[in-house]
Amino acid sequence: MSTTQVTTIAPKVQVEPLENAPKKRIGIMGGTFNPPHLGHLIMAKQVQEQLDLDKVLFMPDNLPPHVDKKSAIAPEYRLKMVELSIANEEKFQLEDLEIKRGGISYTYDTVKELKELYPHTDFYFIIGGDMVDYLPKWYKIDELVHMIQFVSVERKGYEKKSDYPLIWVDVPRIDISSSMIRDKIAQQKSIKYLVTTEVEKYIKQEGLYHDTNS
Ligand SMILES: Nc1ncnc2c1ncn2[C@@H]1O[C@H](COP(=O)(O)OP(=O)(O)OP(=O)(O)O)[C@@H](O)[C@H]1O
Ligand SMILES: O=C(O)c1ccc[n+]([C@@H]2O[C@H](COP(=O)([O-])O)[C@@H](O)[C@H]2O)c1
Repeated sequence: MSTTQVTTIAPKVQVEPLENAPKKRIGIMGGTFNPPHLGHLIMAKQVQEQLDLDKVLFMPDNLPPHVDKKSAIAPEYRLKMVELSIANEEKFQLEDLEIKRGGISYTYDTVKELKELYPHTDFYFIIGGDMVDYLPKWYKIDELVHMIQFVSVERKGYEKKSDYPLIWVDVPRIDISSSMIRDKIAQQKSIKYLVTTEVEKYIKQEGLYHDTNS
């Protein structure tokens, strides 16, 4: 009759506590993406590389907090276009938590959720130079500036200054905007090279933005 012997092997490698490990560095590229364009992709890639970020989360908002941006097309279309735009970049990742949460997408609420999803992480929230003047009006901004690091890239027509702590990253200035693309489609002009080929095809296939009020 055989007897089973149980041997306990002491671990050879000492596991370091999490707080001693280097923190992850995650960029957040929040936007309405109505539609996403090459300006978004270029700025996110430049910031990711120059700040050595592990990845950048592309996060379409559900209802943007600006009053004048509430008429964006349905979130499902914007989510799909962002997914198509970032498919070929391994450091970019789609984050749909604002759309899943619904309601107005306040960044403060989002960052609280992200901090639970990604512990031991420093967050870098990427904004265009046009958003900088508007920062004082953001929901709970005085708390938010202690929770994340804002990073900005220059945008044509906007000054490079801020009352809040901000890292400015030099990026080739790309004068493309979602509103420019919507206008071009409404006027039946080409959007080739302003968005990715996949997004251009998707917009055609779904007949998006042809109505001048969209
Ligand atoms: N060409 C660009 N250069 C620098 N920042 C940009 C550029 N396009 C967008 N951004 C920034 O990207 C973020 C998301 O932008 P958003 O999705 O609202 O696109 P948009 O082109 O600004 O849209 P719209 O023309 O509808 O206002 C914002 O912080 C915005 O400032
Ligand atoms: O939280 C706020 O008060 C707030 C005010 C304005 C903009 N934001 C966020 O900034 C990002 C860019 O906004 P937008 O409208 O230019 O696409 C997007 O993620 C918004 O949710 C957030």
